[in-house]
Amino acid sequence: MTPLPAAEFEEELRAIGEQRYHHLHPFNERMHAGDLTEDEFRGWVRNRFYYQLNLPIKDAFVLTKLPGSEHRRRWIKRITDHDGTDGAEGGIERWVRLGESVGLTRADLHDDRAVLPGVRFAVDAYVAFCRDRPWLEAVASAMTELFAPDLLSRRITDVREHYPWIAPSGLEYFRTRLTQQPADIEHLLELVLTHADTREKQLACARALEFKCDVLWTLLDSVQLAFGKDA
Ligand SMILES: O=C(O)c1cc(C(=O)O)c2c(n1)C(=O)C(=O)c1cc(C(=O)O)[nH]c1-2
Repeated sequence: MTPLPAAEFEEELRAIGEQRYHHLHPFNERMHAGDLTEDEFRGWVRNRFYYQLNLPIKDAFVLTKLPGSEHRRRWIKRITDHDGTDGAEGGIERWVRLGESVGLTRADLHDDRAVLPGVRFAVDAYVAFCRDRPWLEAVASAMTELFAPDLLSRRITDVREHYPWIAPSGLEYFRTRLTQQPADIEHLLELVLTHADTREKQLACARALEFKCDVLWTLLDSVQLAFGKDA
């Protein structure tokens, strides 16, 4: 089938984010409204850590499948952004600092038994998707990042305003992501818009993005269920 022109395909992908990205999740809306208890905030930070730990792992699976060294050279940054390098701290370490700023120790964060079952299922499904599916779909599933910068900017402002008990230094993870994300987004768009050269491939990319929105949504569902005020 003839593919949509790139601009229309991009619109189709962006529409998925507008309808299904986790910025719309009730738990997230409550975070921005200043409505989360300390326990709920900690529960989110604790469980999101499992997602953070798995990002470089899924990116390593994708790396093995990318077409050529030029793309691998650009993609490998995603791994070091999270794992760090000899000289520079990575996102996982910055997330530990976020954890510490909400009262969690490094040991709490790394305690595997504390990961909620729904969070584990969702994150493991994301890693398996990136390991098992064609690289184009695995790359498309990361395109939730297109919608992250707006959310992260709002998160920094609203968390500072509504949760004064969290030290501002804890939010460094999100500030750093705002500087890292533009290059990632550019690469994701370039790969997906160029290589989805049939309508079938475009639809597979759209489904991959929907799947990933469901991963993020399920994470918040699980946290809400376990730590929500009414839990
Ligand atoms: O805090 C967020 O709302 C949020 C969302 C997402 C996302 O949309 O998947 C990512 C991140 N943060 C993030 O920090 C990050 O490094 C990241 C990598 C990826 C990915 O799928 O490769 N998503 C995200």
